[in-house]
Amino acid sequence: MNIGIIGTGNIATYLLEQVNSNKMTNGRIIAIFGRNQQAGHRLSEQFETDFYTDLQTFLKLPLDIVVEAATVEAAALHLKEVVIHKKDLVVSSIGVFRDTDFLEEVKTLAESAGTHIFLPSGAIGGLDVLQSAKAAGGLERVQITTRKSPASLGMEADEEKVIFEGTAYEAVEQFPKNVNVAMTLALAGVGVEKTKVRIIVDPDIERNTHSIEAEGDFGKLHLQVENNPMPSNPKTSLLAALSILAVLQNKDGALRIGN
Ligand SMILES: NC(=O)C1=CN([C@@H]2O[C@H](COP(=O)(O)OP(=O)(O)OC[C@H]3O[C@@H](n4cnc5c(N)ncnc54)[C@H](O)[C@@H]3O)[C@@H](O)[C@H]2O)C=CC1
Ligand SMILES: O=C([O-])CC(=O)C(=O)O
Repeated sequence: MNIGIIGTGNIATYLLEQVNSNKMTNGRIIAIFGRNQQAGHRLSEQFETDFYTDLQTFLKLPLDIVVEAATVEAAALHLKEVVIHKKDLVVSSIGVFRDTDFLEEVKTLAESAGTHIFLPSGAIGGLDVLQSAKAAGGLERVQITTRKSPASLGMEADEEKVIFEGTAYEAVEQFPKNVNVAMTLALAGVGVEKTKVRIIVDPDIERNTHSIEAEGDFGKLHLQVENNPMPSNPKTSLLAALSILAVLQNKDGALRIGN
């Protein structure tokens, strides 16, 4: 499997380490695309991969799958092109899909190209429960509380404080680098307007903690993940990068686990 990555940051570097150096999948990252020339050339040399700053040239390569690991803005600019070039796609900046018309457009393009779009579970879990719970329409309520350190939220704070309460749509709009998970939850569950989000800054916490509650005909879900942040970008949890690696490992397997 030939893998391409959009982005040259924290998740991209982690995947290069795990895939190209540690051989944790049966594929190889043959190319990366980005804007940061310095980072791109450094990664290219360190992990024996090619670096491109031109998207069209990157997408002409024989890539089987492209992993977006950049930003919501970059995802909005580039995702459609990836699918038009008939590549499977893994999206990290899932907040881009708060624009549900954009999601429908990318999905329709993938259907006509015969390709697949993977939305990894990222820094949370429980998406299997939500999708099962709504299979016959009986999922009623979904809520996520995200608790992060000031460093992870990129702000100063001396004491614990609720800094946001609202819908997943508003959360992703205001904190595009911090609550992609809210968008993933919304897509798996009851949508961007009905999914409730609370964000708490907590100077006494080191782990990025996401607590999910859901209720419906199935019963109730309570799930809490306490994620170690990644050293090179404390906004991002290690679990988010691991979930992309797991997508790459499981993509072509005959056995599927969980709905
Ligand atoms: N789905 C989830 O659960 C999670 C998603 N994320 C998201 O994953 C994405 C990547 O995360 P990290 O690697 O930690 O971020 P990072 O900030 O370390 O790296 C982002 C990279 O994107 C590059 N970039 C920015 N604009 C670009 C453009 N127009 N074209 C190409 N490259 C561009 C930057 O140069 C940088 O190399 C972020 O959007 C982050 O919010 C992070 C954690 C959890
Ligand atoms: O990594 C995390 O804990 C969550 C995160 O940043 C996001 O969802 O954007």
